[in-house]
Amino acid sequence: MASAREQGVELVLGRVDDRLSLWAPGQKAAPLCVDFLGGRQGYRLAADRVRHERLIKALGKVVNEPARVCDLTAGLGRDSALMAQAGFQVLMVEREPVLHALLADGLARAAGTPLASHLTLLPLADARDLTVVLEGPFHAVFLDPMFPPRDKSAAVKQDLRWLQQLCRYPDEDEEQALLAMAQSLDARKVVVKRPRRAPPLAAVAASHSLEGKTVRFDVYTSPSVRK
Ligand SMILES: C[S@@+](CC[C@H](N)C(=O)[O-])C[C@H]1O[C@@H](n2cnc3c(N)ncnc32)[C@H](O)[C@@H]1O
Repeated sequence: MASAREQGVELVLGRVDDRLSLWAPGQKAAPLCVDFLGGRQGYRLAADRVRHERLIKALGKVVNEPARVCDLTAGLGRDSALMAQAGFQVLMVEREPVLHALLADGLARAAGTPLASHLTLLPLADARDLTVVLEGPFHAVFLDPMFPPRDKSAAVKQDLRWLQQLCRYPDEDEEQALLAMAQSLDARKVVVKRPRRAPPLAAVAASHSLEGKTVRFDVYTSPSVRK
């Protein structure tokens, strides 16, 4: 039988060391899986480090509402894990079936840990269809939609390259719909992760931003968002 590569299959989903993983046949890059318990992201999750993460600072303090966050673009669950480790109950939404399967597998392997008890993955769905399902109140809604790299020649990290193969970039209408949906939920704020120099999501200016070396967190507190 011809290999996946010979058949023109660019990425393969399968089990490696009992982890659901994604890899490119014939390439040296290590298979990609969701590992909530360690892996490359492990050190960022250390309890004393996580509060220094810009994302956690952008979420700010919880006042009276429950410490719940809704991550509408869960991807590989890395930002969700940071928020969970910071003490938030995180509801994850993902629409891409391969990424959803990787997340579900990562969560199953982490079952019984304090981190996993803070993470809930909703069934595969497009966030824009979930207004009725996502009942607040939430402290925040988090968005990290795909954004095309500015410099096409720049060395993009392997994980991101595979993500780019699986997920499409949102057009302006989709960006608008996603932001509007996020702002319609019962939450104190909407936090949007963007590359540092990218325009704001759907060209809507944020209330304020927290800038890092490569990424920026735009925070929206609008009249439609609960004060
Ligand atoms: C840049 S990745 C997010 C990475 C994520 N923050 C992490 O830490 O791994 C964007 C993800 O959002 C998902 N996505 C984009 N629009 C969506 C929508 N309307 N509903 C659900 N998922 C969506 C994409 O499928 C993709 O997995």
